[in-house]
Amino acid sequence: MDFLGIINELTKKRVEAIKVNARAPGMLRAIERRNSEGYLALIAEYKRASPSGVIRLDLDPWTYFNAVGQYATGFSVLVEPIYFLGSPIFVKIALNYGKPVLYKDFVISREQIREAGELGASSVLLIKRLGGNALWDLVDYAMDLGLEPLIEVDDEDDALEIVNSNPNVMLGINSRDLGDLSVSLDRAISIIRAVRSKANVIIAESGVRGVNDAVRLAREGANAILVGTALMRNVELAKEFSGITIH
Ligand SMILES: O=P(O)(O)OC[C@@H](O)[C@@H](O)c1c[nH]c2ccccc12
Repeated sequence: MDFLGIINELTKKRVEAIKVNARAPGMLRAIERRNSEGYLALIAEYKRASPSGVIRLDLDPWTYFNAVGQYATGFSVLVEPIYFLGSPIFVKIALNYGKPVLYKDFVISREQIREAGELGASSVLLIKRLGGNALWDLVDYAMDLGLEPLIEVDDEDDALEIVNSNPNVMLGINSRDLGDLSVSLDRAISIIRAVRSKANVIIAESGVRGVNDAVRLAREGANAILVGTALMRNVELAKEFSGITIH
C-alpha cells in the first residue's frame, strides 16, 4: 500500500474513534480482581516520546492496544502533546478495547479533569509534586465526576502523607524523580516498603525494563506495574509481564 492508502485507512479508524461515546470500566476494581486471581496487574502505557527523546513513532495506537490488550489489566494513555507526543484522541481509541483507561497528563486544572471525564477515561493521574495545595481540590473534583484519581509520588514523605490522609485512592509510586528525571527502582522499593501496610492499591510506575524488575516490585508489594517504554519497544513483553504472581 502506498502512503495515501495507509493514511486513508488510519484516518478512517480515527474518525470512528472520534464517534466513540463510552466510559471505560474502573481501574481500581480491575486491579483488585487481577490480584485476587493471584497475579500482578499490568497497566500498559501508550507512550511515543518522553523528555529523553522519541521512543517510537512507527507504532500506531491500534496496533499497540491490539498487541498488549489481551495481557493488560488496563491502559495508560499520554495526553501531553509537547514532550510526550500524546493526544486526547489516543484516549478515545483506547476505549474500544473495553479496559480501564488512565488519562495521563500533567494535571494542574479542573479543565483537564473535565476533559478526561468527557473523553470517557476511568482514571486521571494527579501528581502530588505538581498539584501542590490544589491537589485535594483536584482529587475531589475528579471523584465528583466519577473519575478515580491515581495520585503519584516519587518521595517517601509524600507517599506517607497520601496514605495517611486518603488511603482509598490508588497510589502511584514513580521510580523516576520528576525533578531531575533520574530513575531508581531501589528508591521506589523503599517507598513501597514504607507505605505498603497502609496503602490500598500501589501502582509501581516507570523504569520497568523486563520481567526481573517486575518480579522484584511484585515481591515488595506492588499491586500493579505501569510500563511504557519497554512495551513500546517490544510489545511481546506484555505476555511475560502478565504471568507474574503475587504473594
Ligand atoms: O516508560 P516507563 O519508564 O515505563 O514509564 C512509564 C510511566 O511510568 C511514565 O511515563 C510516567 C510516570 N509518571 C508520569 C507522569 C507524566 C508523564 C509520564 C509519566
